[in-house]
Amino acid sequence: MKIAIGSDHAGFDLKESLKKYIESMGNEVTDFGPETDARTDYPDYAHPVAEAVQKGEFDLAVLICGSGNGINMSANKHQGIRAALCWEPELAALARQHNNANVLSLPARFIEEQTAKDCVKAFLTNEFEGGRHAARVEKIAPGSD
Ligand SMILES: O=C[C@H](O)[C@H](O)[C@H](O)COP(=O)(O)O
Repeated sequence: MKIAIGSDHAGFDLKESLKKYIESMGNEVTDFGPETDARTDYPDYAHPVAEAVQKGEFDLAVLICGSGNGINMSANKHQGIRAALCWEPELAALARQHNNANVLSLPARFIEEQTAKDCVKAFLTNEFEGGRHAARVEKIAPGSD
């Protein structure tokens, strides 16, 4: 799969680690930055990632900031983006299975590295189940897909 990844300064170290992990799973990863852990603003990275997913350039994306909230809120401003803030693997799996989430948001300051990897694995290896969930997802933002 083609995966986009981005963060702010608080998520930089985890981004670097997850980038390698996602590649090791056989995916192609595009890093939208930042390139260092210098202080920066999460919307500057969330919006380009969300726009690229929206355009269909990527299958899924991972965004990381300190709490996960800022980067998640920014991504969810975009039509067709369903970003899910997750901190344990079962949430990440459900975000795909029930909500057809296309962006995984992670809270770097509140999650262990291994748990973050487990969340990523769950997010990338689970599929939307459709069925009873399909009409509900359509009701989130009618006509946005
Ligand atoms: O939702 C926002 C994120 O948690 C940011 O990573 C956080 O606000 C950055 O805080 P600071 O500028 O104090 O490192």
